[in-house]
Amino acid sequence: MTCLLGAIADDFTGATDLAGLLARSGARVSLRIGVPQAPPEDPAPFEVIALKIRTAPVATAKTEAIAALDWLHAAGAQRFFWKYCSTFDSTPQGNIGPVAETLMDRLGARQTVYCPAFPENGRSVYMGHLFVGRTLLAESPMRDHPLTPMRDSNLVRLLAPQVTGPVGLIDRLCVAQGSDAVRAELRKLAEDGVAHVIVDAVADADLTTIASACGEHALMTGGSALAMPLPALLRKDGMLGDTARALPAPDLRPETIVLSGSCSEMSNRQVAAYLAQGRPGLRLDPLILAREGAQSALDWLQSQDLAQAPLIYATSQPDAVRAAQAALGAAEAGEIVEQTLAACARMAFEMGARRFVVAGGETSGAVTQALGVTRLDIGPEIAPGVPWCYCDIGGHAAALTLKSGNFGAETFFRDALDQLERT
Ligand SMILES: Nc1ncnc2c1ncn2[C@@H]1O[C@H](COP(=O)(O)OP(=O)(O)O)[C@@H](O)[C@H]1O
Ligand SMILES: O=C(O)[C@@H](O)C(=O)COP(=O)(O)O
Repeated sequence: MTCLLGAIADDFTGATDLAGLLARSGARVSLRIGVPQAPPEDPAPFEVIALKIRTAPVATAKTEAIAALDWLHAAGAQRFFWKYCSTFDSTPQGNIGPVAETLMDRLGARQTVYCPAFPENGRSVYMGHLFVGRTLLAESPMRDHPLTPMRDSNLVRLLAPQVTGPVGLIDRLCVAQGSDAVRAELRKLAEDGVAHVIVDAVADADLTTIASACGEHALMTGGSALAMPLPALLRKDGMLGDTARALPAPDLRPETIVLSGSCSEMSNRQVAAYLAQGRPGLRLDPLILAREGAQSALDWLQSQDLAQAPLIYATSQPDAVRAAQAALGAAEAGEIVEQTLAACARMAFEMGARRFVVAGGETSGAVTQALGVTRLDIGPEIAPGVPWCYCDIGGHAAALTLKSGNFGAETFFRDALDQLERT
């Protein structure tokens, strides 16, 4: 089988989100952690490479994205997808725009679209403005994100400083007219030299319209939901068979660890709900970690019964995050927490944990890397955009779920454990 679509995700939760939505089609989806060392062998029709480049220096992000593109090309992909966050998480420098431009250069692509909409999770784009539910992005809790605070909701304005050349907009009025209208507008913009086009979408049907209109584009960029219509479109074109997907759940021991480094409003609620059930929990304080190191957290973990699925979390309210950042710097505070949670994951594995529930994109990157995971198979979805993933850790079957900070119901941690019991 050759690869039909090669996708590059800027973080690990985003990658499992994308892989999970593609897997809904029944097609085989393979998720690689980082660019594989070995050349492609028996590629899946949908290959997703997870990178940890959302907040990396621009040059690093570009280099890693190009390496991923080259691997996907070697796997046979002719079409590519650059996946970033449905809340357009980025800094004024990037990395959404710079990576898109680099990939376009490599592919000789004249134009690409940008659409982070994910209607099922309440993200919609209207007149170029990104909404989280009924709230504009910059008025949502994303304005307090520890690493990528989003203080503008206008995607044209957000993308403009990240790319060279003008940024265009195809608004909902055009999208509502169907894919021919969108295709015609894209052509018109291309003739005017507009290479970067934000496209509105408020419902899944809009995403199908956009994906159909971009059939000739070598590169599409967006949130996971924009890729969701692609398997059906490829099937319609006779390029993808009716592959039945039967992925048996591994037989896993009950030992579980729950790790949360996300400070989103939803993760705060999920942590509170889990603790309210009487589950054992340890709160990490970055200021204490900076002074004293991670040993006391590891000692606490060592004393736990992993069958009780204990929780270790740095999840905090915006005031506490600001205080830690003021004392340590935002990057340093984040790094200390990520490395501590990664060390806890490693120790939990050594204590017998084979089920890992992780909240937070950067956090998931650090934990997955610490566990030495290189490939994930996609299992059942716990919540929209959050599947269980199966993998091998040091020769042992294991299950991991990597939850985007904002995703999942308040009961997510419990939902995840229940879901695994049912499979
Ligand atoms: N109490 C805290 N103070 C400062 N930074 C924190 C704290 N807790 C977690 N962090 C950092 O905040 C970042 C959260 O990002 P991430 O894991 O991607 O979550 P999300 O999915 O919500 O974006 C991580 O780098 C994490 O280490
Ligand atoms: O698109 C999304 O919202 C997610 O797939 C995603 O990228 C989540 O990132 P984090 O919130 O940093 O986990």
